[in-house]
Amino acid sequence: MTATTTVRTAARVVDAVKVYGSGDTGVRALDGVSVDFPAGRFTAIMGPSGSGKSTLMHCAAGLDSLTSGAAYIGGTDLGSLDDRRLTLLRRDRVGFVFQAFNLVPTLTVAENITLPLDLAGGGGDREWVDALVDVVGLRDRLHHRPTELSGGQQQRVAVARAFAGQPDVVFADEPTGNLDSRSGEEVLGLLGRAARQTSRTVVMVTHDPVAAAHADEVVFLADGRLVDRMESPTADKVLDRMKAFEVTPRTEGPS
Ligand SMILES: Nc1ncnc2c1ncn2[C@@H]1O[C@H](COP(=O)(O)OP(=O)(O)OP(=O)(O)O)[C@@H](O)[C@H]1O
Repeated sequence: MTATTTVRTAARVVDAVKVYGSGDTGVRALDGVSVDFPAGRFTAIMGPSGSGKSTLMHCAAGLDSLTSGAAYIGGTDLGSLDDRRLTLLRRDRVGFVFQAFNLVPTLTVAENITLPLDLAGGGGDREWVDALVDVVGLRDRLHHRPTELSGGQQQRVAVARAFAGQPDVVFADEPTGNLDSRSGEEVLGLLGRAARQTSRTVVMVTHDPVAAAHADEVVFLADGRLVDRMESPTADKVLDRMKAFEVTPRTEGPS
């Protein structure tokens, strides 16, 4: 008997074009990108500044709309949803981790983690949340406020919050941008562990090769296009690939 494995796709964009503005001043931030983010994997999006990383993440997550092409979470075409259904999809099926943590200062750690579940009006799966508290190592901080925590601890709360609703996919935008390298390493290790231990999908935007090396795969953007993918990345291999972008000859500017 032949074993066949079907790789499920948690999120994908097809022929994605995003133009900001119009006419002469229009910026083509995404220029026909097709990429899939396989379920249960940790994928990093890398590329030079202005290459379209954040735009890709925002469009794939339903935070922004495409000019043309399509974005899917699971089998759902985001372009087919009205604003209300899109908001519900983001709440119920997508988790977010941002550079700025975005915790609610008046709530405890425990309340911050369960906030998405409480906003959704249901209790969610309390056993899942309880297990997450151990994954992120915050059991002894549950009744503290965010201001009583270090930056790394605050980001760990944000990671737990992002996974609390058992989302199809967690999007992280420069999650270590505000952290020192040690706390950053902890949060990246945690994102990887949370993805693998819970079989969830993580998509992370980063400009840092060391951060990208924590992912299972790196996709590279340049000038709004997908230019490469790398399995089992190391920081050195990612850095080498990024250096190739820097030596790309430019057609404008002083010679
Ligand atoms: N709201 C906007 N209005 C106009 N142009 C925008 C807007 N957002 C992004 N852009 C432009 O789109 C292009 C891609 O931007 P994007 O932020 O996606 O790149 P990035 O790779 O995430 O960059 P960085 O690493 O610097 O954050 C850039 O040229 C940027 O100036």
